[in-house]
Amino acid sequence: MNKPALLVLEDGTVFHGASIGADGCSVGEVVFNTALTGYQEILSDPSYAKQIVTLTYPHIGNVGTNAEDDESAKVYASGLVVRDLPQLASNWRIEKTLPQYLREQNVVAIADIDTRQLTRLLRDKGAQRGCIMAGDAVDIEVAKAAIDGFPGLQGMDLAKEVTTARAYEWTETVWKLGEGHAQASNLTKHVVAYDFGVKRNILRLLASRGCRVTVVPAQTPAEQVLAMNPDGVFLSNGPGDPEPCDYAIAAIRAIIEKKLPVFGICLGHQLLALASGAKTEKMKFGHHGANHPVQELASGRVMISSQNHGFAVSADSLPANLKPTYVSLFDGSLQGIARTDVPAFSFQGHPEASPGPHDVESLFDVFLEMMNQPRSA
Ligand SMILES: NC(=O)CC[C@H](N)C(=O)O
Repeated sequence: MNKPALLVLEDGTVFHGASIGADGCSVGEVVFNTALTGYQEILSDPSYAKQIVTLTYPHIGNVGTNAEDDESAKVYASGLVVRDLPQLASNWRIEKTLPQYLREQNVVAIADIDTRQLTRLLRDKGAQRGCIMAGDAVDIEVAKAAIDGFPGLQGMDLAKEVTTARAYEWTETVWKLGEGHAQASNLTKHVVAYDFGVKRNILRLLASRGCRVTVVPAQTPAEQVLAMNPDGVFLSNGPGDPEPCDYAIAAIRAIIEKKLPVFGICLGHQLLALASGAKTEKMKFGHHGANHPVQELASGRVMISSQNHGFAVSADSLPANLKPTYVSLFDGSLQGIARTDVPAFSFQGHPEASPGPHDVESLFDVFLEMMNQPRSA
């Protein structure tokens, strides 16, 4: 018999369910994700720090978890909300069940609640601060007090909290690409990747294209990166609000000035925009899923993308040297930008798609092509 659990929202709504994770109390911004698969990758995506993730797909946990599918060293989400945990978990790669995995990492999770009702509420009112309490001592008033102590994500710099403590080299590739994918001409490219909360599959996709990848902490000054003499600089995804990350914005500005090729994903995209003089804003409930259509403006081509963001670059804030390259077909919001004066571009969604469709993966090849161009003075 599962222990009781509660999900309490800042608007006072209370959901009663069953605990399928650790005992305890955890607060965060409650968001919903519409991906049908990939719960383990979602839970271990550092961009979900301080967020409680509701999965709209009703059966979660059916294939368990395994050591290979983590997108980082641990679960970063503050909690998990699901409709139903199937009684049986079965897969040829299973190592742990989802509840085992959650308990070992001390993550609270609630099942048996109406996630359709919750999702409609979040869609209508916007992402809510909330609290999951699980175990025998659940108490609505304690949960409400915990929510009052959580200020929300706006203004919160989490990149410097989740980043690596020290620089390291990344060498693991993606098996599906194999050796044949690495072009001989690319083998010498050295990419310095800023870790603002990087997902492993991004690093794999760079390494699979023959890049030597050096991952550096979020607060590494530009001079240190430039001293490594890289062929290109990558700006990773990450949690929290991009605006307070002034150290990263300053470093990106200095790197762009040197006309080094720069590619940013998600938080990295927002930081490139801020470094270029654009503005970012908090979205009502954000984009979280693996089925979001985006349109490439140059070709009109529509691609299905993986998404996870709660902030966005304001389309009406772009300076003259920043052009929009992609838009969301769900709400028209900006999904990609490129500098017109220097080789720097970025994408709001997740071309590394882990989980998600691989339609936009070719952006990694665009970055490679940029690094293969002769550098202008
Ligand atoms: N996945 C990400 O990099 C998310 C970026 C940022 N934290 C946002 O929510 O918009």
